Amino acid sequence: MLVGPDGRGYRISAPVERWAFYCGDIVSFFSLQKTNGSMLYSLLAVSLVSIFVVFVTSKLRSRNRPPLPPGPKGLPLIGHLRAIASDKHKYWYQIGQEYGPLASVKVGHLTFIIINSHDVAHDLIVKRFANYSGRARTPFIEILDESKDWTSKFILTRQYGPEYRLHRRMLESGMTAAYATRFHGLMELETCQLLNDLLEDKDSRTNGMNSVLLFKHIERVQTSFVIGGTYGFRTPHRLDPNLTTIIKSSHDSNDIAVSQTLLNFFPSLKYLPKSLSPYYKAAAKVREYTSPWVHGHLITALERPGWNLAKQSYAIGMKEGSTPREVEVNLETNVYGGIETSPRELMWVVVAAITQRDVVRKVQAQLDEVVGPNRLPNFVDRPKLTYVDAFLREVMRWRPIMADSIPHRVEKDDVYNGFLIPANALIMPNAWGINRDTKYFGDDVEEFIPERWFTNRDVKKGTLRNDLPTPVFGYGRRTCAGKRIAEDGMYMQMARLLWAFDFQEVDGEPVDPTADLRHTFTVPPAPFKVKFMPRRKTVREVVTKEWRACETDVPKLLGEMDNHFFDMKTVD
Ligand code: HEM
Repeated sequence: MLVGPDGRGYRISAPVERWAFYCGDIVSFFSLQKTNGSMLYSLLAVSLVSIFVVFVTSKLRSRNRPPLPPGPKGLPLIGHLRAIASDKHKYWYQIGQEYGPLASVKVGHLTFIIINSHDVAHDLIVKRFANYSGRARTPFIEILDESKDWTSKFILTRQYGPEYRLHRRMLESGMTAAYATRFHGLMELETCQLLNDLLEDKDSRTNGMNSVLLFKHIERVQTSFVIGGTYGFRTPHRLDPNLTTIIKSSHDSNDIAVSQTLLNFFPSLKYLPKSLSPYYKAAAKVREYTSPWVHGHLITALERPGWNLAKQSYAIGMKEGSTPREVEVNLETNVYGGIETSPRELMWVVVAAITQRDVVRKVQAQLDEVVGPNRLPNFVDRPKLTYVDAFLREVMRWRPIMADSIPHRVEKDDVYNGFLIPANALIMPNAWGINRDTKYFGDDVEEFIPERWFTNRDVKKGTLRNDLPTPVFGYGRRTCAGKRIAEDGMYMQMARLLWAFDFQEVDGEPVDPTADLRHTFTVPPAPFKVKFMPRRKTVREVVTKEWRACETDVPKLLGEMDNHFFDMKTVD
């Protein structure tokens, strides 16, 4: 029994709810088959009856229920397709301005609950986590990881429950604050190489570097330290086959999974005969080059000396009833999580470094004061480089790479502030909108002001604020498992890039900080060009000296294995 805005109790029939949820699917499934003659007529009849049933049940249902949160109406059955366009994060923000911080839209048979306020996201996803931590069903990932309906093994798409919690802990235990520091040596090594590689590209000082090439440099850095910490080896060259295969697997799995809109909306398409199914063919193609490394890197990681995340995950998994295959897939998703996100956010850091000149001067002044000209910044300097961290946080607020976050699925009907949040609705804590929540960030939300991350906006006397929302990493139990690794890695890359270079526009090719381009879950900047100008004559000398002195032995950088994690328990 739920309580509606009028204070009355409402009963909701779960079987009717579920039936209506799948009816749209049945309709589309039949309408997509290649048919002829009388078969076609029977299917048309089934479709029409189903449409009618959906219509009547939804009318009956809505009579006895509290209302959905307000929102724009769409076409009958199809719903409001504008709400899933590539710039949806901006459109959802507009919806928030018009309908309030909790809004809803229908697309096909799915209900999207759009949240543009930190308080609402916190009330629902954090406080009521047990009901708000499911995931949308992703049939393509089920095909890819060879799992049954609703039982994907990818951590990102696993349904919430004891198995999810175990697999989450297998990763998280090695990426918490205590363990994330094990990645620091690798981060320092890879960013030192980054500076060296950029300095060797003389053309980037005269004609500028295309952001596509810059992205490949940064992606190498990120991939190398994520797989370094995970499996215990590094990938120093952009064309290293280990690196290119992992990056290709990551891009392809994401691209294909996200582009299967039809399959995701109508999961019954999963049951097309395998020989005819484009989905099975696409999945088999990706698996062909993905499975060998996913399996092989785990095996070699277990044999390597010292600590690595794979060993730790495997030890916990084997002790608590997981299987080697599940451990492999769990690690694979984590690697993808690390590759697909931070490098793209760093491209926004570069756009900010080009377009926010006055702010960059303040970052560089602090770097010069704390670090000076004769060495590179490192992790030990971080407590004093507060403006560097504030700059990074402001980039993630201003241009969040996960602009609309990853949807959470509601398990059971719920009511919030008098509005129905129906079972199976997809909850969207819209990072773009929450980052513009004036209650937390003030009225100047469109401006780039790192000072807002200090108490009283005072860089000298204030301290860095940890009480402001960071929705780019999501909410609740499913918040980004690699947040700490992401923040540390981006800090190191950003601090060193800004210590070494002035980022300049190429003549006649201005960089537009509002130009973006959706890429699956992420919204990186549109392509641009940038010149890297060393800030001093001695930059080259310092980088070469530090680069030569770098420790490159990965097990040494990661440290010894310890047994502390065996004592940790899954938290409910
Ligand atoms: C700028 C960098 C990053 C951003 C913005 C980001 C953002 C996100 C978001 C929004 C989610 C979904 C949260 C939710 O559902 O509430 C997520 C999940 C996840 N992220 Fe990240 N991420 C980043 C970097 C990383 C890194 C470096 C790793 C690992 C090395 C990682 C691993 C994961 C994993 C494993 C999940 C799945 C969590 C789950 O469903 O339980 N992420 N991330």
